[in-house]
Amino acid sequence: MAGGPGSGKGTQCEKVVAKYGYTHLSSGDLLRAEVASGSERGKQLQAIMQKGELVPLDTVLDMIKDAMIAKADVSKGYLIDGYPREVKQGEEFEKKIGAPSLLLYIDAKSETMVSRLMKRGETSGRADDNEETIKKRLDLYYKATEPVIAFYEGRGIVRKINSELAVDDVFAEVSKAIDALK
Ligand SMILES: Nc1ccn([C@@H]2O[C@H](COP(=O)(O)OP(=O)(O)OP(=O)(O)O)[C@@H](O)[C@H]2O)c(=O)n1
Ligand SMILES: Nc1nc2c(ncn2[C@@H]2O[C@H](COP(=O)(O)OP(=O)(O)O)[C@@H](O)[C@H]2O)c(=O)[nH]1
Ligand SMILES: [Mg+2]
Repeated sequence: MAGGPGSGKGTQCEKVVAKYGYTHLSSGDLLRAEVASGSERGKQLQAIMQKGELVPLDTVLDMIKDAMIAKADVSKGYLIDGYPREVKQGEEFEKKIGAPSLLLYIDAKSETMVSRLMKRGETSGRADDNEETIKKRLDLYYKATEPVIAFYEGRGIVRKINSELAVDDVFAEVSKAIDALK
């Protein structure tokens, strides 16, 4: 699942997991767990994330791979949230893990994303939910991550979902896209 910061990926992923039972892997959550562990690596990650920059490709890919392997024998399929963030990440993922069968592109206007993130920041406690970092995350999203969508469009696996709607209406569209896989 791809989409800008605050577009609603986390919200939709939770609903997909509840309905379809896929294994949810959020690269952002994996990174935040490493930060929370207080490890040396976590401290370096924290500094990068606070600036709204991207963590080195191999670090994120290794974390995703380990998390996938840990669930391999019980998983009905994987739902990967917030990855790849740049075309190179997508290419490396395919080399080391495999090709995805669907890219759900959760699309919201930048003003919508900013206002959702500012609101989330009131309670999330996330170091990157502040005005300055949100702006950087959005810029980087348009520069590095949107090209990822074009890359997968070339493969015909992108389903674009309008996430300006209410959560349940967005989810109805997400469900249709997943059901069409079967
Ligand atoms: N593949 C990834 C995923 C995340 N990050 C880092 O982790 C931060 C938070 O990622 P994530 O939780 O996915 O955040 P967003 O998509 O920006 O927002 P959200 O939680 O709102 O999805 C990013 O800004 C970035 O610094 C990264 O470098 N590489
Ligand atoms: N109105 C509205 N708000 C939403 C929707 N999806 C998410 N939100 C809110 O927007 C914020 C960001 O959502 P989140 O799922 O964390 O987005 P992510 O950054 O893409 O993972 C949260 O505070 C959600 O409650 C939606 O479809 N409609
Ligand atoms: Mg999220």
